[in-house]
Amino acid sequence: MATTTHLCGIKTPYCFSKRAVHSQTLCLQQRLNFDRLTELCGALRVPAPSRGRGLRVVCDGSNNDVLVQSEPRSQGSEGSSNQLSCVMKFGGSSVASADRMKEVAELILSFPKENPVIVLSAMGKTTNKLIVAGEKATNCVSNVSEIEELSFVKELHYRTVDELGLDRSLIKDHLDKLERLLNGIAVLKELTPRARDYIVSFGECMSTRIFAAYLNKIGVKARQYDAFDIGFITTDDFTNADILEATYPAVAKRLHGDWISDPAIPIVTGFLGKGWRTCAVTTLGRGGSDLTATTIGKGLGLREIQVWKDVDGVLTCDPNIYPGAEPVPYLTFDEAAELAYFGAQVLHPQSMRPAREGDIPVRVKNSYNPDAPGTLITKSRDMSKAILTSIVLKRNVTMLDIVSTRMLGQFGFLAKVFSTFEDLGISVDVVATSEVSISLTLDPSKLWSRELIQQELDNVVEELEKIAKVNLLQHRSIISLIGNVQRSSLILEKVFHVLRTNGVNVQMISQGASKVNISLIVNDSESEKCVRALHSAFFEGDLADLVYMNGSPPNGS
Ligand SMILES: Nc1ncnc2c1ncn2[C@@H]1O[C@H](COP(=O)(O)OP(=O)(O)O)[C@@H](O)[C@H]1O
Ligand SMILES: N[C@@H](CC(=O)OP(=O)(O)O)C(=O)O
Repeated sequence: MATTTHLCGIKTPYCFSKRAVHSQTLCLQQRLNFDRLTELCGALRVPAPSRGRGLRVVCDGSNNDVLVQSEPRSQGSEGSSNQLSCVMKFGGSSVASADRMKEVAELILSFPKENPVIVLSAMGKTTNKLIVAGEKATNCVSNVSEIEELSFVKELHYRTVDELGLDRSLIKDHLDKLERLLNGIAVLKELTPRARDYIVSFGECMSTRIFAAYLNKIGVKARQYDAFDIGFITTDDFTNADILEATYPAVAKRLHGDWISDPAIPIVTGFLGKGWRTCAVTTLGRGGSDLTATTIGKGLGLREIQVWKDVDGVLTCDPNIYPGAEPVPYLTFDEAAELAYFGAQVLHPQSMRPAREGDIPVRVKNSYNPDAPGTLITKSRDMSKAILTSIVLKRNVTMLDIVSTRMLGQFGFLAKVFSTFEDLGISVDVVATSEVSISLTLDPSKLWSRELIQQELDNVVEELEKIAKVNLLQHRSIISLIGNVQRSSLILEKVFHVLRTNGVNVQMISQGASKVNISLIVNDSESEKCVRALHSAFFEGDLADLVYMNGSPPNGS
């Protein structure tokens, strides 16, 4: 007998089976309006099924209980048989070894009615190793074959190929070329961003070749694609390139065309593109395979984008800071984008843009625990009862306090300050202003090498000192509270209570225009403690009842 959860705050006579909703399957008695179902699932903090899955429920006439029962997938309930239906992206942790690749293959095959496009990252920590190998090559005195990271990458890939029963020739050319490239860098003693991107591209190029070959070996027709060869056109901002509009029709045409003429599961390299001027290989910023997946989803107008990770979805905070973080069942694109932008490693900062533009739902799932419902990200959700969704920490942020010397009016002052940042190509994250002063934080991702940091900061300060007194504060953290900013008074009341109790002084506070984010700036040294304290206050303490009033508490019924 399924347990039922009584809903509070929902005007309905229904009770709902939480376990049954998790199963997201069919039952053939009474149709429930999809929006109503979505609302009820929201109340239970479990993801609703996708529109079009025809989910039905049984009503118990005696007490109006509603029960959703399991039923096997029926023909045609998902993905039509002759169209590409969804994207499944698997991150480095999901394809870290031969065994993981086998499990991923099994996982894909457990959705026989789907015709997915598969996007893969490099195996495990390959990207990190390749970056270090490139850096070490610049200081290499003897042969690069002695670079430990290169040996690691070679050994990992050859071992994987062997364990999957594939031919080493599949990746030999890539590994030989990689070594020649590192030798070239050792001669030049310079690693340009362009060369760095080319080096790291070998990770995705090899993982996709191995995986496609494995699928073919087990009798599943698959075709490997390098993103830079199928229309992923980007800016030439090496290490952090942006996808250009021309990508969508080009990628759709190529993948769809090939699928129609000769159906085979497309296995596409994540993270990579081709610079539109240089025609060189570019990368989309760390974690950029998420963006590859959402770009393909939008380009092909697919039903759903799935990003498979090593966690049960987007969590209430970084599990490395607080292991008790809970999965967040629902997010809007705005919430997810804000969360990613402000540092939640789980999603690439730009990845929500194509999904939002194409209005394609994104599911964040755990490849190590596929039965967990994960997080469903959509255009809107019922925010009426939502308070706080997730807490995000961005460390090592630089903060500037800029006070006008009153040579300019307020209008001219703000304009001058922001044009200085534009001229120097520096992004600003969080801003708070008064009539004659501005406090702001600078985006650390734009300051990626140490020399550049100091030089750029010196330039900023020098420029701004022409019109203002400038105070530069380093080693700060941004704590972003993602949630319903319409309830900001309640959130702030609790936040300040928690921070005062913990003796933490907030140095700046800002409420985003997006209405989903309140940002606090604190010292780096206090930030993790703050996140833990806030997490326990919002998700485990008295307020948890309010935070969870949109549904049942995580472990209660
Ligand atoms: N709020 C959060 N929710 C979930 N995971 C988070 C969060 N913040 C940080 N993480 C970290 O992000 C990791 C998943 O992202 P990532 O490593 O990019 O996945 P993948 O490589 O599989 O695409 C998790 O293992 C977790 O440690
Ligand atoms: N391999 C790239 C791209 C990527 O998206 O990786 P992951 O999905 O493992 O975060 C990186 O490490 O940045």
